[in-house]
Formats: sequence, C-alpha cells, structure tokens
Amino acid sequence: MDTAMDAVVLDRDHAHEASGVVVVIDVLRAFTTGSLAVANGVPTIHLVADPADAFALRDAHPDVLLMGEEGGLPIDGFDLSNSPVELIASDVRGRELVHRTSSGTRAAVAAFAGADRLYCASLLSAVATAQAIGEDTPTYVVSGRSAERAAFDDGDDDLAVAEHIEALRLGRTPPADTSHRIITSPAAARLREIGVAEADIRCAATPVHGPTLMAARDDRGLRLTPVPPTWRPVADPR
Ligand SMILES: O=C(O)[C@H](CS(=O)(=O)O)OP(=O)(O)O
Repeated sequence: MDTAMDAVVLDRDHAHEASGVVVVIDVLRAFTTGSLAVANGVPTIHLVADPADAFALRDAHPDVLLMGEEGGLPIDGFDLSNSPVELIASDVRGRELVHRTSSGTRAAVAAFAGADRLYCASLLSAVATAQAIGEDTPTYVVSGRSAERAAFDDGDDDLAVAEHIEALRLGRTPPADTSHRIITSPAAARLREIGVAEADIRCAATPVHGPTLMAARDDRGLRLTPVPPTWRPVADPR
C-alpha cells in the first residue's frame, strides 16, 4: 500500500507476505478488546481464523472462554462478543480466551508464518507496541483493508494507528487526529450501521496506555501474551 510512511504497509490480503517484525493492527475492534482482556487479567489469548476452530479448542479445553464475532455480530455459542465495553464488564480474570474475528485474528494468523516477531496492536497499545518494536523497522498489516471489505472500508482506522505507532517508535510527535480518524472511519460507520454500541468505538479511540500483545505458537496454535512494559524513569542513573 502507498502511505506517507517509510515502513511497508500491507492489507489483509497480503498479510502472509509480511516478514521480520510485524505489527497487525485492528483498532475496531479485535486488538482493542484483546489489549483490554490482558489488562483485566487474561493470561493468554488463543487466536483462530474460523469459529469452528474456536469450538474445537473449547471441546479440547473446556475451561477456555470463546470471544469474537461474525460480520461484527455475536456468534451463537460464544461466551463473549468482540466488544471492548462488554469485556470490561465481564469477569475474565485468570481465564484463557479463544478469539476469532473477521479481520484482526484472520490477519494475525496469516501474518504469523513469515514473521520473526509479531505484535497485535490498537491505539490502546500504541505506546507499548512502539517500545516493544524498538529500532527494527516493522511491517504493518492494516487488517481492516481487504478486497472482501473494499465496498465499505478502506482500513483508515488501522492505518491511522500504524502511523501513530511509527511516529512514537521514531521519537516523533504522533498525529493529533488519530482518535478523530478512528471515530470518523468507514469501519466505525459500518459498526454503527449494524448496531454496535457507540461506546465500543469511543473506547477504541481513547489513547489510554494498555499492554501490547505478542504472538507465539504453542500446542493449541497461535497465542497472544502481554509484553512486559519496559518503562524506565526519565532520570535513569545508569
Ligand atoms: O467486530 C468487529 O469490530 C469487526 C467486524 S467486521 O470485520 O467489520 O465484520 O471485526 P474485527 O476483526 O475486530 O475488525
């Protein structure tokens, strides 16, 4: 994709081409909800591309909670939808989640194959993600942009967050309009159309500092865990 950034930016259809350090962005709503889940005590999020994979994981591990959506709407038999506001109100502490969404988790599963390190990010985790990436120039995957969604979405909410993270990573002032771009994005309009609560959109557009999520493979597939923060005091004596 052509963007104002030097970093490579891929849409979801090209996620499998990503290599090196990869940041998959889904601000509305997958990785906003994911970041809030770990902030609320979820130790691990298993990512799947298909609802059938989520049900299979629960059959094998009945203690997990299933979270996600199909076309933005709750999935019958899942415990939670893909809603950050619902997540905050739920008791998830200590529970492992299986997360399936139409754009975000599918993009992450596709991008993982070629990645040396993969982060799943949103505006909530922009600062933590920029810190975790460090000096490596990452490839960003704008998960909301794909041929499947071209008629109603250009992925601008995710691109805005990619630009925000990249500015932070380079020590520059991040754009002042990131939240505005999320709230006024085609993805937000689409969610409003299907009846998703405005609070979910506002939550995703609020730049609080949440944890970023790093992917690894285990015996259950792809899993996300929080990256420990690397904050240092300003006057570090070392
Ligand atoms: O639930 C969401 O916010 C979206 C639904 S869709 O992609 O617009 O159909 O999924 P996500 O994967 O979180 O972007």
